[in-house]
Amino acid sequence: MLAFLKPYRLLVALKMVSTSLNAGNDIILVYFLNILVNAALSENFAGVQYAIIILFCSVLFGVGVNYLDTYSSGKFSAYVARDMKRTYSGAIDRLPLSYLETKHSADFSSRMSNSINAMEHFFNYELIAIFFHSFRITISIAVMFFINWQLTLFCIILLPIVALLTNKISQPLHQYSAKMQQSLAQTNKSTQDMISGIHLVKSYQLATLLFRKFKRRVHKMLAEALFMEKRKASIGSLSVFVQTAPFILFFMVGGYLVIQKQLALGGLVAFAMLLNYLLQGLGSLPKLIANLKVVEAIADDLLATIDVGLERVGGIKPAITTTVSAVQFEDVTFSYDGQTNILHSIHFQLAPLKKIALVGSSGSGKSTIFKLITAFYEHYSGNIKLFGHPLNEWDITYAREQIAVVSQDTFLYAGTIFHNLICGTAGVTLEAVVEAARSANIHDYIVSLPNGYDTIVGERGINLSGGQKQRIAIARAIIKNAPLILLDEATSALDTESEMLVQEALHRIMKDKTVLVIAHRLSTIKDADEVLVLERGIIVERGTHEQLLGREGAYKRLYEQQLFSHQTVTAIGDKGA
Ligand SMILES: Nc1ncnc2c1ncn2[C@@H]1O[C@H](COP(=O)(O)OP(=O)(O)OP(=O)(O)O)[C@@H](O)[C@H]1O
Repeated sequence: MLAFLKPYRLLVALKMVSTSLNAGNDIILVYFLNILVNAALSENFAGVQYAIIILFCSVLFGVGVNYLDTYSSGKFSAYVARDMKRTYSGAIDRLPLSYLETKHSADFSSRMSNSINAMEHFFNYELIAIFFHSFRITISIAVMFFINWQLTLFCIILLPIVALLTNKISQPLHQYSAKMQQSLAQTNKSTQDMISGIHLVKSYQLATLLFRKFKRRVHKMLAEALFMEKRKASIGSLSVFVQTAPFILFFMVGGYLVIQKQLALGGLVAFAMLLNYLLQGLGSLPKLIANLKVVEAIADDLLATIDVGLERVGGIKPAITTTVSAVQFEDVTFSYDGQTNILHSIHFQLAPLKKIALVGSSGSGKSTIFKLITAFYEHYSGNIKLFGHPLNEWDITYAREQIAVVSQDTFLYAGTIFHNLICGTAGVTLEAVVEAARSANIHDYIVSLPNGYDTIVGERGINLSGGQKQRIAIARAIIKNAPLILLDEATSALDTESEMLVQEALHRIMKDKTVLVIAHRLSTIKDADEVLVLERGIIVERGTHEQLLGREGAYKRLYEQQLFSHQTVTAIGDKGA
Protein backbone atom coordinates (compact mmCIF):
# COMPACT_ATOMS: atom_id res chain seq x y z
CA MET A 1 0.00 0.00 0.00
CA LEU A 2 2.86 2.34 0.82
CA ALA A 3 4.33 1.85 -2.64
CA PHE A 4 1.19 3.45 -4.05
CA LEU A 5 1.62 6.47 -1.74
CA LYS A 6 5.25 7.04 -2.69
CA PRO A 7 4.67 9.14 -5.85
CA TYR A 8 2.50 11.50 -3.77
CA ARG A 9 4.94 11.89 -0.88
CA LEU A 10 4.82 15.68 -1.13
CA LEU A 11 1.05 15.66 -0.64
CA VAL A 12 1.44 13.10 2.14
CA ALA A 13 4.08 15.33 3.74
CA LEU A 14 1.75 18.32 3.40
CA LYS A 15 -0.97 16.27 5.08
CA MET A 16 1.38 15.29 7.91
CA VAL A 17 2.50 18.88 8.41
CA SER A 18 -1.06 20.27 8.37
CA THR A 19 -2.18 17.46 10.69
CA SER A 20 0.67 18.21 13.09
CA LEU A 21 -0.16 21.94 12.97
CA ASN A 22 -3.79 21.09 13.66
CA ALA A 23 -2.85 18.99 16.65
CA GLY A 24 -0.41 21.66 17.88
CA ASN A 25 -3.07 24.34 17.45
CA ASP A 26 -5.46 22.30 19.62
CA ILE A 27 -2.86 22.30 22.38
CA ILE A 28 -2.20 26.06 22.01
CA LEU A 29 -5.95 26.62 22.36
CA VAL A 30 -5.97 24.68 25.61
CA TYR A 31 -2.87 26.35 26.96
CA PHE A 32 -4.26 29.86 26.43
CA LEU A 33 -7.61 28.84 27.86
CA ASN A 34 -5.68 27.96 30.99
CA ILE A 35 -4.08 31.46 30.94
CA LEU A 36 -7.47 33.07 30.26
CA VAL A 37 -9.17 31.33 33.22
CA ASN A 38 -6.32 32.11 35.62
CA ALA A 39 -6.15 35.76 34.41
CA ALA A 40 -9.92 36.16 34.80
CA LEU A 41 -9.79 34.71 38.33
CA SER A 42 -7.00 37.11 39.34
CA GLU A 43 -8.81 40.03 37.58
CA ASN A 44 -5.82 40.60 35.29
CA PHE A 45 -7.64 42.27 32.34
CA ALA A 46 -4.52 42.75 30.22
CA GLY A 47 -3.88 39.00 30.55
CA VAL A 48 -7.49 38.23 29.55
CA GLN A 49 -7.19 40.49 26.48
CA TYR A 50 -3.91 38.92 25.46
CA ALA A 51 -5.31 35.39 25.84
CA ILE A 52 -8.44 36.24 23.84
CA ILE A 53 -6.39 37.68 20.92
CA ILE A 54 -4.20 34.56 20.82
CA LEU A 55 -7.28 32.31 20.98
CA PHE A 56 -8.89 34.21 18.12
CA CYS A 57 -5.72 33.92 15.98
CA SER A 58 -5.53 30.26 16.82
CA VAL A 59 -9.10 29.70 15.61
CA LEU A 60 -8.35 31.52 12.30
CA PHE A 61 -5.15 29.54 11.88
CA GLY A 62 -7.14 26.35 12.50
CA VAL A 63 -9.54 27.21 9.64
CA GLY A 64 -6.69 27.55 7.11
CA VAL A 65 -4.84 24.47 8.31
CA ASN A 66 -8.03 22.41 8.22
CA TYR A 67 -8.54 23.27 4.58
CA LEU A 68 -5.01 22.10 3.70
CA ASP A 69 -5.48 19.02 5.86
CA THR A 70 -8.70 17.92 4.12
CA TYR A 71 -7.63 18.87 0.61
CA SER A 72 -4.22 17.16 0.68
CA SER A 73 -5.54 13.76 1.80
CA GLY A 74 -8.54 14.00 -0.55
CA LYS A 75 -6.15 14.66 -3.41
CA PHE A 76 -3.58 11.95 -2.78
CA SER A 77 -6.17 9.30 -1.97
CA ALA A 78 -8.02 10.03 -5.22
CA TYR A 79 -4.72 9.71 -7.12
CA VAL A 80 -3.82 6.53 -5.27
CA ALA A 81 -7.22 5.00 -6.10
CA ARG A 82 -6.72 5.90 -9.76
CA ASP A 83 -3.23 4.33 -9.77
CA MET A 84 -4.47 1.20 -8.05
CA LYS A 85 -7.22 0.80 -10.64
CA ARG A 86 -4.70 1.33 -13.43
CA THR A 87 -2.22 -1.11 -11.94
CA TYR A 88 -4.93 -3.66 -11.29
CA SER A 89 -6.49 -3.48 -14.74
CA GLY A 90 -3.00 -3.43 -16.29
CA ALA A 91 -2.10 -6.56 -14.35
CA ILE A 92 -5.30 -8.28 -15.46
CA ASP A 93 -4.31 -7.57 -19.06
CA ARG A 94 -0.97 -9.28 -18.43
CA LEU A 95 -2.31 -12.26 -16.52
CA PRO A 96 -1.74 -15.46 -18.43
CA LEU A 97 -4.79 -17.05 -20.05
CA SER A 98 -4.06 -20.29 -18.16
CA TYR A 99 -4.91 -18.41 -14.94
CA LEU A 100 -7.75 -16.26 -16.29
CA GLU A 101 -9.55 -19.33 -17.66
CA THR A 102 -9.85 -20.63 -14.10
CA LYS A 103 -11.37 -17.37 -12.79
CA HIS A 104 -14.76 -15.71 -12.94
CA SER A 105 -14.88 -12.14 -14.28
CA ALA A 106 -16.63 -11.01 -11.05
CA ASP A 107 -13.52 -12.14 -9.13
CA PHE A 108 -11.86 -9.10 -10.62
CA SER A 109 -14.71 -6.61 -11.10
CA SER A 110 -15.92 -6.62 -7.49
CA ARG A 111 -12.38 -6.16 -6.22
CA MET A 112 -11.73 -3.39 -8.70
CA SER A 113 -14.66 -1.36 -7.32
CA ASN A 114 -15.34 -2.40 -3.71
CA SER A 115 -11.82 -3.13 -2.51
CA ILE A 116 -10.21 -0.10 -4.11
CA ASN A 117 -13.01 2.19 -2.86
CA ALA A 118 -12.49 0.88 0.67
CA MET A 119 -8.78 1.57 0.39
CA GLU A 120 -9.38 5.07 -0.99
CA HIS A 121 -11.65 5.81 1.99
CA PHE A 122 -8.99 4.55 4.37
CA PHE A 123 -6.24 6.67 2.82
CA ASN A 124 -8.47 9.75 2.79
CA TYR A 125 -9.95 9.63 6.26
CA GLU A 126 -8.17 7.14 8.44
CA LEU A 127 -4.50 6.58 7.69
CA ILE A 128 -3.31 10.03 8.76
CA ALA A 129 -5.92 10.15 11.56
CA ILE A 130 -3.86 7.40 13.20
CA PHE A 131 -0.88 9.74 13.05
CA PHE A 132 -2.96 12.76 14.18
CA HIS A 133 -4.30 11.06 17.29
CA SER A 134 -0.95 9.51 18.19
CA PHE A 135 0.71 12.92 17.81
CA ARG A 136 -1.94 14.78 19.78
CA ILE A 137 -1.92 12.15 22.53
CA THR A 138 1.88 12.52 22.83
CA ILE A 139 1.84 16.31 23.15
CA SER A 140 -1.22 16.22 25.41
CA ILE A 141 0.61 13.90 27.78
CA ALA A 142 3.72 16.15 27.68
CA VAL A 143 1.68 19.27 28.51
CA MET A 144 -0.26 17.38 31.18
CA PHE A 145 3.03 16.40 32.81
CA PHE A 146 4.08 20.01 32.62
CA ILE A 147 0.87 21.12 34.40
CA ASN A 148 0.78 18.43 37.09
CA TRP A 149 2.77 15.22 36.94
CA GLN A 150 0.93 13.45 39.78
CA LEU A 151 -2.46 13.93 38.15
CA THR A 152 -0.99 12.87 34.76
CA LEU A 153 0.43 9.66 36.17
CA PHE A 154 -2.90 8.93 37.74
CA CYS A 155 -4.75 9.53 34.43
CA ILE A 156 -2.58 7.36 32.26
CA ILE A 157 -2.68 4.36 34.55
CA LEU A 158 -5.58 3.00 32.52
CA LEU A 159 -3.75 3.22 29.17
CA PRO A 160 -1.99 -0.19 29.03
CA ILE A 161 -5.18 -1.99 30.10
CA VAL A 162 -7.14 -0.26 27.35
CA ALA A 163 -4.45 -0.98 24.73
CA LEU A 164 -4.38 -4.67 25.61
CA LEU A 165 -8.16 -5.04 25.50
CA THR A 166 -8.37 -3.21 22.17
CA ASN A 167 -5.75 -5.31 20.49
CA LYS A 168 -7.42 -8.51 21.64
CA ILE A 169 -10.86 -7.53 20.46
CA SER A 170 -9.77 -6.19 17.03
CA GLN A 171 -7.73 -9.27 16.01
CA PRO A 172 -10.45 -11.42 14.37
CA LEU A 173 -11.65 -8.54 12.14
CA HIS A 174 -8.76 -9.12 9.76
CA GLN A 175 -9.83 -12.68 9.05
CA TYR A 176 -13.56 -11.88 8.81
CA SER A 177 -13.02 -8.98 6.45
CA ALA A 178 -11.15 -11.23 3.99
CA LYS A 179 -14.05 -13.70 4.20
CA MET A 180 -16.51 -10.91 3.48
CA GLN A 181 -14.59 -9.82 0.38
CA GLN A 182 -14.76 -13.38 -0.92
CA SER A 183 -18.50 -13.62 -0.24
CA LEU A 184 -19.06 -10.30 -1.97
CA ALA A 185 -17.19 -11.54 -5.05
CA GLN A 186 -19.32 -14.74 -4.99
CA THR A 187 -22.53 -12.72 -4.84
CA ASN A 188 -21.40 -10.52 -7.72
CA LYS A 189 -20.62 -13.65 -9.71
CA SER A 190 -24.21 -14.85 -9.37
CA THR A 191 -25.58 -11.52 -10.57
CA GLN A 192 -23.14 -11.30 -13.45
CA ASP A 193 -23.91 -14.87 -14.55
CA MET A 194 -27.60 -14.17 -14.50
CA ILE A 195 -27.26 -11.04 -16.64
CA SER A 196 -24.66 -12.24 -19.13
CA GLY A 197 -26.51 -15.52 -19.67
CA ILE A 198 -29.94 -13.89 -19.70
CA HIS A 199 -31.07 -15.75 -22.87
CA LEU A 200 -30.28 -19.10 -21.34
CA VAL A 201 -31.77 -18.05 -18.00
CA LYS A 202 -35.05 -17.07 -19.58
CA SER A 203 -35.39 -19.98 -21.99
CA TYR A 204 -34.53 -22.64 -19.38
CA GLN A 205 -36.33 -20.85 -16.53
CA LEU A 206 -33.12 -20.80 -14.54
CA ALA A 207 -34.10 -17.65 -12.66
CA THR A 208 -35.58 -19.51 -9.68
CA LEU A 209 -32.54 -21.76 -9.39
CA LEU A 210 -30.06 -18.89 -9.71
CA PHE A 211 -32.11 -16.71 -7.40
CA ARG A 212 -32.04 -19.43 -4.75
CA LYS A 213 -28.25 -19.58 -5.08
CA PHE A 214 -28.08 -15.78 -4.91
CA LYS A 215 -30.27 -15.72 -1.79
CA ARG A 216 -28.04 -18.28 -0.08
CA ARG A 217 -24.97 -16.15 -0.81
CA VAL A 218 -26.63 -12.93 0.32
CA HIS A 219 -27.69 -14.70 3.52
CA LYS A 220 -24.12 -15.85 4.15
CA MET A 221 -22.88 -12.33 3.54
CA LEU A 222 -25.45 -10.96 5.96
CA ALA A 223 -24.30 -13.38 8.68
CA GLU A 224 -20.69 -12.34 8.14
CA ALA A 225 -21.59 -8.63 8.07
CA LEU A 226 -23.58 -8.99 11.30
CA PHE A 227 -20.67 -10.73 12.96
CA MET A 228 -18.34 -7.92 11.89
CA GLU A 229 -20.78 -5.30 13.13
CA LYS A 230 -21.02 -7.11 16.48
CA ARG A 231 -17.27 -6.98 16.79
CA LYS A 232 -17.18 -3.33 15.78
CA ALA A 233 -19.94 -2.57 18.30
CA SER A 234 -17.88 -4.23 21.06
CA ILE A 235 -14.94 -2.05 20.09
CA GLY A 236 -17.28 1.00 20.07
CA SER A 237 -18.57 0.21 23.59
CA LEU A 238 -15.04 -0.22 24.78
CA SER A 239 -14.30 3.23 23.37
CA VAL A 240 -17.25 4.74 25.27
CA PHE A 241 -15.94 3.15 28.47
CA VAL A 242 -12.47 4.47 27.73
CA GLN A 243 -13.83 7.98 27.19
CA THR A 244 -16.07 8.34 30.24
CA ALA A 245 -14.76 6.26 33.13
CA PRO A 246 -11.47 8.14 33.67
CA PHE A 247 -13.28 11.52 33.81
CA ILE A 248 -15.10 10.67 37.01
CA LEU A 249 -11.91 9.64 38.73
CA PHE A 250 -10.08 12.62 37.26
CA PHE A 251 -12.47 15.23 38.70
CA MET A 252 -12.34 13.53 42.10
CA VAL A 253 -8.55 13.70 42.28
CA GLY A 254 -8.24 17.04 40.35
CA GLY A 255 -10.86 18.73 42.56
CA TYR A 256 -8.97 17.55 45.64
CA LEU A 257 -5.68 19.03 44.27
CA VAL A 258 -7.39 22.40 43.53
CA ILE A 259 -8.77 22.52 47.12
CA GLN A 260 -5.28 21.68 48.40
CA LYS A 261 -3.97 24.59 46.22
CA GLN A 262 -1.62 22.21 44.40
CA LEU A 263 -3.31 23.00 41.06
CA ALA A 264 -4.80 26.26 39.69
CA LEU A 265 -8.39 26.19 38.40
CA GLY A 266 -7.18 27.17 34.90
CA GLY A 267 -4.83 24.19 35.05
CA LEU A 268 -7.71 21.90 35.95
CA VAL A 269 -9.79 23.21 33.00
CA ALA A 270 -6.84 22.83 30.62
CA PHE A 271 -6.15 19.39 32.06
CA ALA A 272 -9.76 18.35 31.47
CA MET A 273 -9.52 19.40 27.82
CA LEU A 274 -6.20 17.63 27.33
CA LEU A 275 -7.64 14.53 28.93
CA ASN A 276 -10.51 14.84 26.51
CA TYR A 277 -8.03 14.83 23.59
CA LEU A 278 -6.30 11.86 25.12
CA LEU A 279 -9.54 9.97 25.46
CA GLN A 280 -10.79 10.99 22.03
CA GLY A 281 -7.57 9.60 20.61
CA LEU A 282 -7.75 6.43 22.67
CA GLY A 283 -11.40 6.04 21.65
CA SER A 284 -10.66 6.49 17.95
CA LEU A 285 -7.36 4.65 17.69
CA PRO A 286 -8.81 1.16 18.34
CA LYS A 287 -11.37 1.65 15.54
CA LEU A 288 -8.74 3.11 13.23
CA ILE A 289 -6.33 0.27 13.96
CA ALA A 290 -9.14 -2.25 13.48
CA ASN A 291 -9.88 -0.62 10.12
CA LEU A 292 -6.20 -0.74 9.23
CA LYS A 293 -6.39 -4.50 9.77
CA VAL A 294 -9.52 -4.67 7.59
CA VAL A 295 -7.83 -2.69 4.82
CA GLU A 296 -4.71 -4.86 5.12
CA ALA A 297 -6.90 -7.90 4.53
CA ILE A 298 -8.59 -6.18 1.59
CA ALA A 299 -5.20 -5.31 0.08
CA ASP A 300 -3.95 -8.89 0.60
CA ASP A 301 -7.05 -10.25 -1.05
CA LEU A 302 -6.83 -7.73 -3.92
CA LEU A 303 -3.20 -8.46 -4.63
CA ALA A 304 -3.64 -12.23 -4.27
CA THR A 305 -5.88 -12.24 -7.37
CA ILE A 306 -3.10 -10.76 -9.50
CA ASP A 307 -0.10 -12.13 -7.62
CA VAL A 308 0.62 -14.82 -10.18
CA GLY A 309 3.32 -14.95 -12.83
CA LEU A 310 2.38 -12.26 -15.32
CA GLU A 311 2.97 -12.62 -19.04
CA ARG A 312 6.55 -11.79 -19.91
CA VAL A 313 7.36 -8.35 -21.30
CA GLY A 314 10.01 -7.36 -23.80
CA GLY A 315 11.46 -9.42 -26.60
CA ILE A 316 12.29 -9.10 -30.26
CA LYS A 317 10.24 -7.12 -32.75
CA PRO A 318 11.48 -8.43 -36.08
CA ALA A 319 10.54 -6.95 -39.43
CA ILE A 320 7.91 -9.03 -41.21
CA THR A 321 8.99 -10.46 -44.57
CA THR A 322 7.19 -12.72 -47.01
CA THR A 323 10.30 -14.78 -47.63
CA VAL A 324 9.98 -16.98 -44.55
CA SER A 325 7.13 -19.15 -43.27
CA ALA A 326 4.52 -17.25 -41.32
CA VAL A 327 4.07 -20.10 -38.84
CA GLN A 328 6.21 -23.12 -38.22
CA PHE A 329 5.49 -25.89 -35.67
CA GLU A 330 8.43 -28.20 -35.00
CA ASP A 331 7.61 -31.27 -32.96
CA VAL A 332 5.28 -29.34 -30.64
CA THR A 333 3.77 -31.22 -27.72
CA PHE A 334 1.48 -29.44 -25.26
CA SER A 335 -0.51 -30.12 -22.15
CA TYR A 336 -2.74 -27.67 -20.25
CA ASP A 337 -2.35 -29.36 -16.88
CA GLY A 338 1.14 -30.82 -17.28
CA GLN A 339 -0.30 -34.35 -17.21
CA THR A 340 -2.46 -35.08 -20.26
CA ASN A 341 -0.96 -34.15 -23.60
CA ILE A 342 -3.50 -32.34 -25.79
CA LEU A 343 -1.15 -31.93 -28.77
CA HIS A 344 1.43 -34.57 -29.75
CA SER A 345 4.50 -33.82 -31.91
CA ILE A 346 2.74 -31.32 -34.16
CA HIS A 347 4.72 -30.45 -37.23
CA PHE A 348 3.64 -28.10 -40.02
CA GLN A 349 4.73 -25.04 -41.90
CA LEU A 350 2.50 -22.25 -43.20
CA ALA A 351 4.22 -20.59 -46.16
CA PRO A 352 3.55 -16.93 -47.00
CA LEU A 353 0.22 -16.26 -48.74
CA LYS A 354 -0.80 -19.92 -48.38
CA LYS A 355 -3.83 -21.35 -46.61
CA ILE A 356 -3.79 -24.29 -44.27
CA ALA A 357 -7.06 -25.76 -43.08
CA LEU A 358 -7.26 -27.57 -39.76
CA VAL A 359 -10.01 -30.15 -39.62
CA GLY A 360 -10.89 -32.67 -36.98
CA SER A 361 -13.57 -33.67 -34.56
CA SER A 362 -14.54 -31.54 -31.59
CA GLY A 363 -11.84 -31.56 -28.91
CA SER A 364 -9.10 -32.71 -31.28
CA GLY A 365 -6.97 -29.65 -30.44
CA LYS A 366 -7.60 -27.16 -33.27
CA SER A 367 -8.29 -24.13 -31.05
CA THR A 368 -5.36 -25.10 -28.84
CA ILE A 369 -3.04 -24.62 -31.84
CA PHE A 370 -4.45 -21.08 -32.21
CA LYS A 371 -3.87 -20.39 -28.52
CA LEU A 372 -0.22 -21.43 -28.88
CA ILE A 373 0.32 -19.23 -31.96
CA THR A 374 -1.13 -16.23 -30.11
CA ALA A 375 1.25 -16.96 -27.19
CA PHE A 376 -1.56 -17.51 -24.69
CA TYR A 377 0.29 -20.60 -23.46
CA GLU A 378 4.06 -20.89 -23.62
CA HIS A 379 4.82 -24.08 -21.72
CA TYR A 380 5.05 -26.40 -24.75
CA SER A 381 7.91 -28.58 -25.84
CA GLY A 382 9.32 -28.31 -29.36
CA ASN A 383 9.56 -25.07 -31.23
CA ILE A 384 7.06 -22.61 -32.66
CA LYS A 385 8.34 -19.99 -35.07
CA LEU A 386 6.50 -16.89 -36.18
CA PHE A 387 7.82 -15.29 -39.36
CA GLY A 388 11.07 -17.22 -38.95
CA HIS A 389 11.79 -16.35 -35.30
CA PRO A 390 11.10 -18.48 -32.21
CA LEU A 391 7.80 -17.28 -30.77
CA ASN A 392 9.10 -17.34 -27.21
CA GLU A 393 11.68 -14.69 -28.14
CA TRP A 394 9.06 -12.28 -29.52
CA ASP A 395 7.60 -9.34 -27.69
CA ILE A 396 4.15 -10.80 -27.03
CA THR A 397 2.20 -7.63 -27.79
CA TYR A 398 4.09 -7.10 -31.02
CA ALA A 399 3.55 -10.73 -32.03
CA ARG A 400 -0.20 -10.38 -31.45
CA GLU A 401 -0.23 -7.23 -33.58
CA GLN A 402 0.84 -9.39 -36.53
CA ILE A 403 -2.13 -11.70 -36.13
CA ALA A 404 -5.80 -11.05 -36.83
CA VAL A 405 -7.99 -13.60 -35.10
CA VAL A 406 -11.54 -14.20 -36.24
CA SER A 407 -13.02 -16.45 -33.60
CA GLN A 408 -16.36 -18.22 -33.28
CA ASP A 409 -17.33 -16.14 -30.29
CA THR A 410 -17.39 -12.52 -31.42
CA PHE A 411 -17.26 -10.26 -28.42
CA LEU A 412 -18.84 -6.85 -28.94
CA TYR A 413 -18.19 -4.42 -26.15
CA ALA A 414 -20.64 -1.70 -25.15
CA GLY A 415 -20.02 1.11 -27.61
CA THR A 416 -20.76 2.16 -31.18
CA ILE A 417 -20.44 -0.20 -34.13
CA PHE A 418 -17.69 2.09 -35.43
CA HIS A 419 -15.59 1.64 -32.29
CA ASN A 420 -16.29 -2.07 -32.27
CA LEU A 421 -15.01 -2.26 -35.82
CA ILE A 422 -11.78 -0.35 -35.30
CA CYS A 423 -11.31 -2.23 -32.03
CA GLY A 424 -8.37 -0.13 -30.84
CA THR A 425 -6.51 0.06 -34.17
CA ALA A 426 -5.05 3.55 -34.29
CA GLY A 427 -5.45 6.06 -37.12
CA VAL A 428 -8.27 4.36 -39.02
CA THR A 429 -10.44 6.64 -41.12
CA LEU A 430 -14.19 6.30 -41.55
CA GLU A 431 -13.61 5.59 -45.27
CA ALA A 432 -11.36 2.65 -44.44
CA VAL A 433 -13.93 1.33 -41.97
CA VAL A 434 -16.72 1.61 -44.53
CA GLU A 435 -14.60 -0.16 -47.14
CA ALA A 436 -13.83 -2.99 -44.71
CA ALA A 437 -17.50 -3.25 -43.76
CA ARG A 438 -18.41 -3.47 -47.44
CA SER A 439 -15.87 -6.27 -48.01
CA ALA A 440 -17.28 -8.06 -44.97
CA ASN A 441 -20.86 -7.68 -46.32
CA ILE A 442 -22.03 -5.80 -43.24
CA HIS A 443 -22.08 -2.21 -44.52
CA ASP A 444 -25.63 -2.36 -45.94
CA TYR A 445 -26.98 -3.65 -42.65
CA ILE A 446 -25.13 -0.98 -40.63
CA VAL A 447 -26.40 1.92 -42.74
CA SER A 448 -29.96 0.54 -42.51
CA LEU A 449 -29.82 1.20 -38.73
CA PRO A 450 -31.16 4.62 -37.62
CA ASN A 451 -27.75 5.68 -36.25
CA GLY A 452 -25.63 3.84 -38.78
CA TYR A 453 -22.04 3.42 -37.63
CA ASP A 454 -22.88 5.28 -34.42
CA THR A 455 -25.38 2.64 -33.31
CA ILE A 456 -24.65 1.41 -29.81
CA VAL A 457 -24.36 -2.34 -29.50
CA GLY A 458 -25.03 -4.12 -26.22
CA GLU A 459 -22.52 -5.47 -23.72
CA ARG A 460 -22.22 -8.65 -25.75
CA GLY A 461 -23.73 -7.35 -28.97
CA ILE A 462 -27.03 -8.77 -27.85
CA ASN A 463 -28.98 -7.04 -30.59
CA LEU A 464 -27.03 -8.49 -33.53
CA SER A 465 -27.55 -11.89 -35.11
CA GLY A 466 -24.86 -14.57 -35.13
CA GLY A 467 -24.12 -13.99 -38.83
CA GLN A 468 -23.95 -10.22 -38.39
CA LYS A 469 -21.54 -10.58 -35.50
CA GLN A 470 -19.35 -12.89 -37.59
CA ARG A 471 -19.24 -10.32 -40.35
CA ILE A 472 -18.30 -7.60 -37.85
CA ALA A 473 -15.45 -9.86 -36.73
CA ILE A 474 -14.33 -10.29 -40.34
CA ALA A 475 -14.45 -6.51 -40.92
CA ARG A 476 -12.36 -6.04 -37.75
CA ALA A 477 -9.71 -8.38 -39.14
CA ILE A 478 -9.71 -6.53 -42.47
CA ILE A 479 -9.21 -3.22 -40.62
CA LYS A 480 -6.40 -4.68 -38.54
CA ASN A 481 -4.66 -5.66 -41.79
CA ALA A 482 -2.29 -8.08 -40.05
CA PRO A 483 -0.01 -10.29 -42.16
CA LEU A 484 -1.37 -13.51 -40.60
CA ILE A 485 -5.02 -14.46 -40.16
CA LEU A 486 -6.25 -17.13 -37.78
CA LEU A 487 -9.79 -17.91 -38.71
CA ASP A 488 -12.14 -20.07 -36.72
CA GLU A 489 -15.18 -20.62 -38.89
CA ALA A 490 -18.36 -20.73 -36.89
CA THR A 491 -20.15 -24.03 -36.76
CA SER A 492 -23.41 -22.48 -35.68
CA ALA A 493 -26.05 -22.98 -38.31
CA LEU A 494 -26.75 -19.76 -40.17
CA ASP A 495 -29.65 -19.30 -42.53
CA THR A 496 -28.77 -19.71 -46.22
CA GLU A 497 -28.58 -15.98 -46.96
CA SER A 498 -26.49 -15.20 -43.91
CA GLU A 499 -24.21 -18.16 -44.64
CA MET A 500 -23.72 -16.90 -48.19
CA LEU A 501 -22.84 -13.38 -46.98
CA VAL A 502 -20.38 -14.76 -44.41
CA GLN A 503 -18.79 -17.07 -46.98
CA GLU A 504 -18.34 -14.28 -49.47
CA ALA A 505 -16.76 -12.11 -46.77
CA LEU A 506 -14.47 -14.95 -45.74
CA HIS A 507 -13.29 -15.52 -49.29
CA ARG A 508 -12.47 -11.85 -49.67
CA ILE A 509 -10.47 -11.70 -46.45
CA MET A 510 -8.57 -14.89 -47.27
CA LYS A 511 -7.52 -13.66 -50.71
CA ASP A 512 -3.88 -12.52 -50.77
CA LYS A 513 -3.38 -13.37 -47.09
CA THR A 514 -1.59 -16.03 -45.11
CA VAL A 515 -4.35 -17.92 -43.36
CA LEU A 516 -4.63 -20.76 -40.89
CA VAL A 517 -8.27 -21.72 -40.73
CA ILE A 518 -10.23 -24.09 -38.54
CA ALA A 519 -12.45 -25.21 -41.34
CA HIS A 520 -16.02 -26.36 -41.21
CA ARG A 521 -17.14 -25.20 -44.65
CA LEU A 522 -16.47 -27.48 -47.57
CA SER A 523 -15.53 -24.60 -49.88
CA THR A 524 -12.79 -23.46 -47.51
CA ILE A 525 -11.32 -26.94 -47.30
CA LYS A 526 -11.32 -27.32 -51.10
CA ASP A 527 -9.48 -24.01 -51.56
CA ALA A 528 -6.80 -24.73 -48.92
CA ASP A 529 -3.22 -25.37 -50.03
CA GLU A 530 -2.93 -28.03 -47.35
CA VAL A 531 -5.39 -29.73 -45.05
CA LEU A 532 -4.23 -31.06 -41.67
CA VAL A 533 -6.46 -33.67 -40.11
CA LEU A 534 -6.26 -33.75 -36.32
CA GLU A 535 -7.40 -36.59 -34.12
CA ARG A 536 -6.90 -36.47 -30.36
CA GLY A 537 -4.05 -33.99 -30.79
CA ILE A 538 -2.21 -35.92 -33.50
CA ILE A 539 -1.99 -34.96 -37.17
CA VAL A 540 -3.20 -38.21 -38.66
CA GLU A 541 -3.33 -37.08 -42.29
CA ARG A 542 -2.13 -34.16 -44.39
CA GLY A 543 -2.36 -33.17 -48.06
CA THR A 544 -4.59 -31.28 -50.42
CA HIS A 545 -8.32 -31.92 -50.45
CA GLU A 546 -8.01 -34.09 -53.61
CA GLN A 547 -5.05 -36.07 -52.28
CA LEU A 548 -6.85 -36.81 -49.03
CA LEU A 549 -10.06 -37.80 -50.76
CA GLY A 550 -8.03 -40.32 -52.75
CA ARG A 551 -7.18 -42.11 -49.49
CA GLU A 552 -9.70 -44.12 -47.53
CA GLY A 553 -8.74 -42.34 -44.32
CA ALA A 554 -9.98 -40.10 -41.55
CA TYR A 555 -10.38 -37.11 -43.87
CA LYS A 556 -12.64 -38.95 -46.29
CA ARG A 557 -14.85 -40.08 -43.40
CA LEU A 558 -15.03 -36.53 -42.00
CA TYR A 559 -15.66 -35.05 -45.42
CA GLU A 560 -18.48 -37.45 -46.14
CA GLN A 561 -20.03 -36.73 -42.76
CA GLN A 562 -19.81 -32.97 -43.42
CA LEU A 563 -21.09 -33.33 -46.96
CA PHE A 564 -24.07 -35.26 -45.64
CA SER A 565 -24.85 -32.73 -42.91
CA HIS A 566 -24.30 -29.85 -45.34
CA GLN A 567 -26.72 -31.38 -47.83
CA THR A 568 -29.23 -31.99 -45.08
CA VAL A 569 -28.94 -28.38 -43.87
CA THR A 570 -29.22 -27.07 -47.44
CA ALA A 571 -32.23 -29.31 -48.13
CA ILE A 572 -33.92 -28.13 -44.95
CA GLY A 573 -33.07 -24.54 -45.88
CA ASP A 574 -34.50 -24.98 -49.38
CA LYS A 575 -37.68 -26.56 -48.02
CA GLY A 576 -38.02 -23.72 -45.54
CA ALA A 577 -37.63 -21.21 -48.37
N1 LIG B 1 -8.10 -24.22 -20.75
C1 LIG B 1 -8.13 -25.53 -20.85
N2 LIG B 1 -7.71 -26.28 -19.81
C2 LIG B 1 -7.71 -27.63 -19.89
N3 LIG B 1 -8.12 -28.32 -20.98
C3 LIG B 1 -8.54 -27.63 -22.05
C4 LIG B 1 -8.58 -26.20 -22.04
N4 LIG B 1 -9.04 -25.79 -23.24
C5 LIG B 1 -9.29 -26.91 -23.97
N5 LIG B 1 -8.98 -28.00 -23.26
C6 LIG B 1 -9.08 -29.40 -23.71
O1 LIG B 1 -8.18 -29.56 -24.79
C7 LIG B 1 -8.74 -30.41 -25.77
C8 LIG B 1 -8.69 -29.73 -27.12
O2 LIG B 1 -9.56 -28.62 -27.08
P1 LIG B 1 -9.69 -27.60 -28.30
O3 LIG B 1 -10.58 -26.52 -27.86
O4 LIG B 1 -8.34 -27.26 -28.79
O5 LIG B 1 -10.43 -28.53 -29.36
P2 LIG B 1 -11.07 -28.13 -30.76
O6 LIG B 1 -10.57 -29.15 -31.74
O7 LIG B 1 -10.80 -26.71 -31.08
O8 LIG B 1 -12.62 -28.34 -30.46
P3 LIG B 1 -13.89 -27.60 -31.08
O9 LIG B 1 -13.94 -27.94 -32.53
O10 LIG B 1 -15.03 -28.20 -30.34
O11 LIG B 1 -13.73 -26.15 -30.81
C9 LIG B 1 -10.16 -30.75 -25.30
O12 LIG B 1 -10.09 -32.02 -24.69
C10 LIG B 1 -10.46 -29.70 -24.26
O13 LIG B 1 -11.29 -30.21 -23.26
